[in-house]
Amino acid sequence: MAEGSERVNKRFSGGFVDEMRSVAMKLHTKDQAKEGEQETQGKPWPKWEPTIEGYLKFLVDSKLVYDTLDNILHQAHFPEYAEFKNTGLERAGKLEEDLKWFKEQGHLIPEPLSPGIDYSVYVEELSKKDPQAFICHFYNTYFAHTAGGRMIGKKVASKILNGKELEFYKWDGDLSQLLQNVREKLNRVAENWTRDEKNHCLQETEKSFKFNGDILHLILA
Ligand code: HEM
Repeated sequence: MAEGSERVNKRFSGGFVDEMRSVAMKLHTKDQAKEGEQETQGKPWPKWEPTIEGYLKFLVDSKLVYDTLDNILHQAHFPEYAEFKNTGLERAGKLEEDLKWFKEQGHLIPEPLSPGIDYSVYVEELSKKDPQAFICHFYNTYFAHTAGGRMIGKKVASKILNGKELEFYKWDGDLSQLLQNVREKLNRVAENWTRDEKNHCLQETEKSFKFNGDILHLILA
């Protein structure tokens, strides 16, 4: 119990990120997370029955989205994006290694599908005109993967990969420190936002959930 609450407390930052997290947690279903408030529709996630084919679709679409996010941060249409380059949370390179491994095992790597393509097109467009909304997607996509994403990865690995831990779930360095550094940057960037801009950022969370949820559901395809 003490260990659990210590872990949860580490996810608080004392700034705007706490608001982002709180909105995100409420959008979880009750079976996904203790703080979730939504009713479960369809199968509760612990009962998911993944397939390798579906999981590969999920990994390919995730790679497309992480590549897109990285490109946006490097192009830095808005100066604040540059803050989030090379945070150590990047996932595209790790996913490339995993997909190479699957190929070596004789699996066919699929082309990206509409969940990943649609999300990439959406964030790319958004990033050029709406930094607050874009940063909401940056936060949710990267942080979700370190929380529920990791739990799902473990479950899938034990069900269909003989427990093999993919590179997607490994970070170079101490993950909680990497996350804390990014929280501090997010808090600093948001200090320059008006209350309306902050609310606008928070309102985008639902879209991030919808897009990321569609990509997660590929695991079952
Ligand atoms: C089956 C799907 C999902 C499950 C089982 C799940 C589970 C969880 C759990 C258990 C936590 C709390 C971790 C902790 O505080 O220790 C969490 C945090 C979080 N989740 Fe999810 N989640 C899912 C989907 C999503 C989606 C689709 C998004 C949006 C993109 C999302 C965004 C987040 C965020 C932003 C956090 C906070 C992370 C942090 O505080 O560092 N989750 N999730």
